[in-house]
Amino acid sequence: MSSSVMKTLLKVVPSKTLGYRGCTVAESVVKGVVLHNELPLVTHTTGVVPAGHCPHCFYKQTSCLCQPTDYIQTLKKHSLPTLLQNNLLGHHTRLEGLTLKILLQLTLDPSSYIPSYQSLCYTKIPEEYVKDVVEGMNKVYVSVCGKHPKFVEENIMMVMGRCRLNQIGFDFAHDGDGDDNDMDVGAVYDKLSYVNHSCAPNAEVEFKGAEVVLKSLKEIEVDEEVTFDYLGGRFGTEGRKRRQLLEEMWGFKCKCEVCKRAKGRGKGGFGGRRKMLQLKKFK
Ligand SMILES: C[S@@+](CC[C@H](N)C(=O)[O-])C[C@H]1O[C@@H](n2cnc3c(N)ncnc32)[C@H](O)[C@@H]1O
Repeated sequence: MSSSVMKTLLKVVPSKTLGYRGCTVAESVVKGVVLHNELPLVTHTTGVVPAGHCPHCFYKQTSCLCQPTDYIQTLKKHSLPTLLQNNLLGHHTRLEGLTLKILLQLTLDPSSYIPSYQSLCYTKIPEEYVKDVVEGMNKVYVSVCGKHPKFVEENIMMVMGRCRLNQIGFDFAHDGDGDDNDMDVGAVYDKLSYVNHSCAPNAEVEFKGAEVVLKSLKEIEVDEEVTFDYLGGRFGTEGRKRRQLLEEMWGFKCKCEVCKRAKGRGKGGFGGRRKMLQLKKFK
């Protein structure tokens, strides 16, 4: 199936300092080594996939490697972005698209997808928000599958919560020229989802179509945790902005070395200043 891991040096292990689980390398590597590459479990763009391109990997259908599973065949028959746009009105973002597509995979090809999604970590989605989008998503589901969905709100919240925490966004240039016609794509990968974030990462992600490639940015020792920057290098020096975005988008307070140091400095600086003010007052 199109979700396979192609090459990996990654091992999923309990994380010593960051999240609950993380990844290390099986052997020490120098800078520039491909640690891992993988095709996505699911992808979505809110834009319209150009005619003749695969709705899963977005490559031209002539060069796409996706197997003709029931799920892929279903995607080929329907324009999901248009259906979502028409039924979710203001709510059609990548998150709803990815969520609906996972629900379709779980129905159409359950054996290949349930194990992969089951163990991904997730965040709670506000109930009011889910209520707002469930009706529209169910309408799209009925028009695609021709039957009423068995999913209840609780299932949808779990799937959406997994999607939200593990999705990663990138631009896809389907005509290869890297201009404004590039599609903004969101994707969830199986093993890549276990790699934690750092503001001073030792690896970086690149995309070849929808295939993700994780490469070392420096030497990495055996059993050292592998990290990449979830914000893709944006907001480079603006630590506070980065931490705010990580909290808003992935719901965590960053515990990487850079943020721990900044927090320490913040405390020291503030405490120090307060002490000085107090001293002045009592002089
Ligand atoms: C894509 S998952 C990474 C794998 C995850 N640690 C697990 O156990 O499944 C993202 C989640 O990992 C945790 N995480 C990743 N990087 C982190 C960091 N720098 N500081 C704290 N938590 C982090 C957060 O809970 C975040 O929502």
